[in-house]
Amino acid sequence: MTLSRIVEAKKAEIKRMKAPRRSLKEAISSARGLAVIAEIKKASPSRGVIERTLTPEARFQKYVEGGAVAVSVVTEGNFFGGSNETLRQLSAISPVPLLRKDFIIDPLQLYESLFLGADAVLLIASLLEGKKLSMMVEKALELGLEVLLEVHTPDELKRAMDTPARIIGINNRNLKDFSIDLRVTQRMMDLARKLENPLKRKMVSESGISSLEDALFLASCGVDALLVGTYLVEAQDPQDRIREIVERTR
Ligand SMILES: O=P(O)(O)OC[C@@H](O)[C@@H](O)c1c[nH]c2ccccc12
Repeated sequence: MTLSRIVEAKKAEIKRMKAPRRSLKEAISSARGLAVIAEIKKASPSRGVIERTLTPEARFQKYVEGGAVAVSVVTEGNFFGGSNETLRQLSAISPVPLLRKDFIIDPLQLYESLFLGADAVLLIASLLEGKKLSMMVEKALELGLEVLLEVHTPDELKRAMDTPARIIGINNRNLKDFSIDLRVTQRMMDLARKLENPLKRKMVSESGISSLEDALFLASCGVDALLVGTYLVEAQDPQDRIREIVERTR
């Protein structure tokens, strides 16, 4: 046994950790209609337990079947009932990019995300003050992780535009009181186009999407993608809801 054979075997092992697939940015760009990023979570602080029917694997299959371009896996355990293990398992088989959804505040969690097989991570601007925001975005990109950078206020959007993040998420939910307002997306898209013209980043509207009408409204605001959780998790046949959104926004 030579050292080079051991190294070759190790390389193959690392490669097998993750099924081959494209990047989140590519997946959003090549969507037929509005790109749908479908979320897997068992519970949420505002709603309590929401998953009542499917295992994460079964739900995942239905999301892909329905045409979700990517899947968001919430790994936070105490408030959302998520687990790192679910992400690791899905990463081994997923044909679509996986976003790790957690509360990432330390570089150590970026390494952890990589090791769990995430393709992209959610970073929340309001949790990363001052220079820490750019530092974390740069660190993630350096490691080969894509970043969905979440904002909720004009000030956060300005800060986000000063980082190299290529995908920006506009959260319609105010994380302080959990209230939802889809017009946040409308206002922030107007501002985004003023700050960067033409807009070079992919824009995602997140949270509170609970009907086809909501999706159509957000499409009219000019976003590239929707991140949808509860509306899909509540459905036993989420593939139909995804298909409907994709078909009606083509
Ligand atoms: O279930 P909803 O309302 O469709 O939301 C999904 C997703 O946007 C939401 O889980 C989310 C977006 N950003 C967050 C930050 C923390 C916790 C949760 C979130």
